[in-house]
Amino acid sequence: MDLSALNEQQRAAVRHTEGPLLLLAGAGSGKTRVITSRIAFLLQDRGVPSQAILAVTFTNKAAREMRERVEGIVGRKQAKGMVISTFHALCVRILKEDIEQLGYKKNFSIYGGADQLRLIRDLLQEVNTGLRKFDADRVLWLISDAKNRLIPPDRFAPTHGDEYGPVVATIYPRYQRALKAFNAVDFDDLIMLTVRLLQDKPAVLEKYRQRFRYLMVDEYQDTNAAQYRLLRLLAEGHRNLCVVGDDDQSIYGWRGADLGNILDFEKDFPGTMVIRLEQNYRSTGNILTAANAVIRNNLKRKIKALWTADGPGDKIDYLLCEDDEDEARVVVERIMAERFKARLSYRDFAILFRTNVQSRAFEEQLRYQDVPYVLIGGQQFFDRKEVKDVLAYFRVLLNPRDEVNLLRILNTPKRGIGDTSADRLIRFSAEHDIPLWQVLKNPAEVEGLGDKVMESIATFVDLMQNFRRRFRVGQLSDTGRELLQELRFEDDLLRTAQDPDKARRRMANVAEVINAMASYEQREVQPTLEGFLDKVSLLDRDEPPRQDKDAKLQRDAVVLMSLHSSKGLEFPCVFLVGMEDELLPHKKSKGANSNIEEERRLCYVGITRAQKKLTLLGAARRKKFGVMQLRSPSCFLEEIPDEVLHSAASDAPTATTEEEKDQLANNAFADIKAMLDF
Ligand SMILES: Nc1ncnc2c1ncn2[C@@H]1O[C@H](COP(=O)(O)OP(=O)(O)OP(=O)(O)O)[C@@H](O)[C@H]1O
Ligand SMILES: [Mg+2]
Repeated sequence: MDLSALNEQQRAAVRHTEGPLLLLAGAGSGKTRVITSRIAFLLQDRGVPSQAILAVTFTNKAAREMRERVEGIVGRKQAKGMVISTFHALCVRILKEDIEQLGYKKNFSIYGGADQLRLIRDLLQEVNTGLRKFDADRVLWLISDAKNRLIPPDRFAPTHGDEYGPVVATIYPRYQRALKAFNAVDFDDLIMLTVRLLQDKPAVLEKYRQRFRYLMVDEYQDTNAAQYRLLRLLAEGHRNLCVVGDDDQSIYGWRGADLGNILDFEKDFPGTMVIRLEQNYRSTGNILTAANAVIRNNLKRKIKALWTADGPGDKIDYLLCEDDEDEARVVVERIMAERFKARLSYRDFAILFRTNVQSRAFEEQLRYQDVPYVLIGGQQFFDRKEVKDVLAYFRVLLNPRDEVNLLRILNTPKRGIGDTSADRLIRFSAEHDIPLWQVLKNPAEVEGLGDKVMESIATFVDLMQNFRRRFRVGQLSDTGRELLQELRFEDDLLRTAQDPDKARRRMANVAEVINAMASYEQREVQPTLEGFLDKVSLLDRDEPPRQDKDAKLQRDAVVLMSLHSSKGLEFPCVFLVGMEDELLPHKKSKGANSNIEEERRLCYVGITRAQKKLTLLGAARRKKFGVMQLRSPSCFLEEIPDEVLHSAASDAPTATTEEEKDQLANNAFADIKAMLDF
């Protein structure tokens, strides 16, 4: 095979086919390219049968791309039979063959979040009788965390973690038994059960060691304890394990990924050949200088410096925008201008953000300007449960006959109108052909409702009638905010979310609905609740049909995604937005369990996605719950040397106060009027 398209170190990595190999290299240095070339080399030059090759990577998209690249070199026929997949897909493959040895049947189901939660909730009912109520999400999260650490149900210590220790110690074994009774496994089981299978059944282990004789792992820095154990089991016989990663891009610490796995590889596999790649083929000099300068500030890392044979290229722009809407406007305007100027496609542009809520302003602006886009990962903003719940209130306030939404909010947030009561109400409404809302207004005739339930219904009806009035007279966003306060929406989110982070994200999403309302209010001459909901519905209707993440990338559209999902990808033009303190670095990274280094790695991942042009943006003010808050620039900006950075205020008119904004708008309106008069 012709290896001339590779540099010397890359070639060395490709040729070192026997024994452990650690390829530790920075972003864009061709790690993934080495893996694909190595597979082709094994097939073509070493005569290894394709069935003996196993490559594991982080996403389905990466796996597919890897396969295509190999096929491109050796042809489809020769590539057939090799296994290139994610950890989870690999485990499904193994379990489908051998799970019977663990007492499950081969046609097992795989449970995702909603099914898991339902099960946990049922099990919790027995425990949740006393004064203390336990939150199912949190219990599930702790079980998942235990599974990622390979702690089986019978070894979960009640003293583990916080006050939830004892309840998880009770629920976890029951949960696992129930899953087994349903012949089901959950996502974390896929890995944990495969490890158990390989550990407990030597014959099975031997079979896979014989079959997969060459193992390769991309994005190795993000493997967790269970995944690492799996790799070691598979590789320990022949030790033909090649792992490829970048400790500077380890960004899944919060999900149990263990940076120690990469830092200790040489210890775990004595005699490891270590190869470093330092030439970057992706980005221009200035982008690389910035990336190097930022990551240099992390203490816990293996020192490496990237260089490029490419010229310095454009400077990195940093734009300080007036607020989040200004930020979105500037980005979209730049995309439109740059696309023509540089003859690029929409898909050459990526907008990367730290938190998913940031996407809303960009989505709105892109739609407004008719620019096609795809939002990768995360649900579309208005599809998120908590957002739908809030909108459901607004919809029912507007139209009490909207029974789908009425049922959605009847017991959300929980107010003691359980499923049985809801069933009774629905049945009565159907039998007597009375709209559900009318039944709620007069529930006395419905049989079997307890006093407490009746009371809850009355309170709910009062609240709704009260707010219907208030929305007619009051300011939209203020009234919306008051409604959420009255409902104790925040308390409910805190109570029901899996972990504090999730709760915070949901709260931010809810706040974002109110923000959207506030900006609608500012734009509209006669803002009404109905007008707002219409706007939102129109957005919904234009939503691209749900497709899987990979199909989405193929269309010609601007790509919006979180920094986390951008790993391994590259784009000619990258906008890294929200370069603000408390956003990047995220505020949760401060304080007690500070993890500023993981935030810096995220920033590094973002910077190194850019090939030609990197633009950093931040806002001086950002709306939270419709109220403007002052923001300060990200500390990472200071780490980028001045010679590669070009800072400017955004070119949009800078109105500071709402009054000034009104003034500007009036001026513009006066101009148009003058034109028309003329
Ligand atoms: N020797 C080479 N000559 C020319 N181009 C190369 C070479 N090696 C890699 N490239 C190109 O550089 C870019 C980055 O390569 P690749 O995606 O393999 O890097 P990586 O190290 O996996 O990056 P990341 O850390 O972001 O996953 C790709 O476009 C790849 O085709
Ligand atoms: Mg890669």
